[in-house]
Amino acid sequence: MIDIQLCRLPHGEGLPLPAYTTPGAAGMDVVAAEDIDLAPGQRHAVATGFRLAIPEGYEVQVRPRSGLALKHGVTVPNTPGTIDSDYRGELKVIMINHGAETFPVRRGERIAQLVPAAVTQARFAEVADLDDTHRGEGGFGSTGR
Ligand SMILES: O=c1ccn([C@H]2C[C@H](O)[C@@H](COP(=O)(O)OP(=O)(O)OP(=O)(O)O)O2)c(=O)[nH]1
Ligand SMILES: [Mg+2]
Repeated sequence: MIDIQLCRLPHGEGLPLPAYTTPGAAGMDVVAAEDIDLAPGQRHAVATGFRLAIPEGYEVQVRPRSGLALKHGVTVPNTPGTIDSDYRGELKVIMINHGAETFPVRRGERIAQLVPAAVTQARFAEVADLDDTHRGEGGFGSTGR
């Protein structure tokens, strides 16, 4: 369990903070801070009404809710969305409607889930060649269907 500072924006007043719905949940459900009717094919960066200061060494991933995806074709096209530890703007949830019907996003309704995760930063060490392996350059289905 880590602590993440959260700062509400004026349009986020009165909304529940992201929260685990069950004790073993991996994701904290996050609610919309605005109303938007998503037409078929439309996408929108939905306001959440808060900003975060994520501790260095962590990120927050934004993931879709499977119920919205299955029942309405509404999902997060950039999943998992990346919230950087140095980002101080409003957290937004990019949503897209792949369904056939207009989907009403309503303020206060759960639209996605947030998963905090540890991040390992790396640096690339450029070399002239790489070691041989069993797989070699095979990929993209090289082992069969
Ligand atoms: O679903 C998302 C994804 C990103 N962001 C914010 C936080 C993140 O730290 C920042 C940048 O995201 P990303 O690196 O994925 O986008 P980019 O297209 O590379 O933009 P930038 O050039 O600002 O890094 O935008 C969100 O609010 N929601
Ligand atoms: Mg970026």
